[in-house]
Amino acid sequence: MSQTKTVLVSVKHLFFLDITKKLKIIIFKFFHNFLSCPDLPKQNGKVAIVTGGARGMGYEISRHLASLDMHVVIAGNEEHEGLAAVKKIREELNQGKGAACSTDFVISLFLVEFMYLDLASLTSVRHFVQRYKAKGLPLHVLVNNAGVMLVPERRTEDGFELHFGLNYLGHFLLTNLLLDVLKKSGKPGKCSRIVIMSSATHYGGRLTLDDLQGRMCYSAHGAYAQSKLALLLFSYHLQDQLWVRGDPVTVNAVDPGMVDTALYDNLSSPAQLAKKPFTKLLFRTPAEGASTAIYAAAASELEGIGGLYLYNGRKTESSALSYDQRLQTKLWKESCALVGLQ
Ligand SMILES: NC(=O)c1ccc[n+]([C@@H]2O[C@H](COP(=O)([O-])OP(=O)(O)OC[C@H]3O[C@@H](n4cnc5c(N)ncnc54)[C@H](O)[C@@H]3O)[C@@H](O)[C@H]2O)c1
Repeated sequence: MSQTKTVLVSVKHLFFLDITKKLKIIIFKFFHNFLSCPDLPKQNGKVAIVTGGARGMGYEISRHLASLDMHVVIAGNEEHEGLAAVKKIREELNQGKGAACSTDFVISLFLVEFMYLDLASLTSVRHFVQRYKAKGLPLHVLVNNAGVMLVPERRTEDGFELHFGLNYLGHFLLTNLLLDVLKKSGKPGKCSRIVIMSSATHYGGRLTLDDLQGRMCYSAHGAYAQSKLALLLFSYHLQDQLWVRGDPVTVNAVDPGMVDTALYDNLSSPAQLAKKPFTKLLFRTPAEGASTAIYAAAASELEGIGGLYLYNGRKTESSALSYDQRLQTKLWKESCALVGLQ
């Protein structure tokens, strides 16, 4: 009797495993159909900054761009992690090239570097830009990737709500201060590119202009969604301004999908437990999640194309609110005032 039971249990187990496998294939085939980048052209002589490039998707973006021979600056607030990421990427690149040729070795040593940047501090953003400009490097790609999610109510050094201050305002100032270098580095037919990491959570986002800092009613989820909506409003408005002036810079926003990274560390313990069994099935790996941002940064077919919201490597509609030009202008003006830009 017990033997029959055991056999039945293992058959059931096998059957279940099989279904899980099949399900995974179906889900990945139909919904996750942009899990790896197509072949991208080499980017010799180009320079990229990737914020939060030390781990998660930022690391994968940095690694991939460096493998295309781009000089990559990982900009982040965790120096130890940043330097470790630089070392890992350099080792991988040198191994890939076999370090057979001594000049290859020397070039790849300089392909990736770390620079300190705390996006939760406007002073740090200004210092970063000063140090970057002092290097005299051009800038062809800026990937605004860094972010935090679901952090309990907290303020940045300058007193802004953390999600709004770090995810959005820090990147708003960084981008504006780097615009002159981006414009100078691009030319018609070879535009510089700004890639902005948004999220599907923006669809539920509201922008309360009277209470951007969430002082009246705070919700960590609402604050994250607001910051990702603000990034979209910013990216569309910036692209319009650049086009009006004929500047050779494009701006595209990206939704990477659900990706298994440290971003979820602030989930409550029950939510972490509930997420665990579905992670492998429903979440992308950081490399898979990074693929649309890498595509936006380097694909030839996106040359000169901006103002898009990309998901799974394709143009998608973002929320109706994100296209509201009056709201975009109001947010832009308010943001300039908040960060002290003319
Ligand atoms: N993981 C997902 O499911 C998902 C979904 C949609 C959008 N995103 C967005 O993708 C981006 C990358 O997130 P991830 O999932 O790789 O998470 P992650 O936590 O692995 O990476 C976040 C990065 O931001 C950096 N960062 C945090 N605070 C910073 C600060 N003050 N100054 C500078 N850098 C700072 C971290 O050091 C880290 O490198 C984020 O903007 C996130 O909102 C993620």
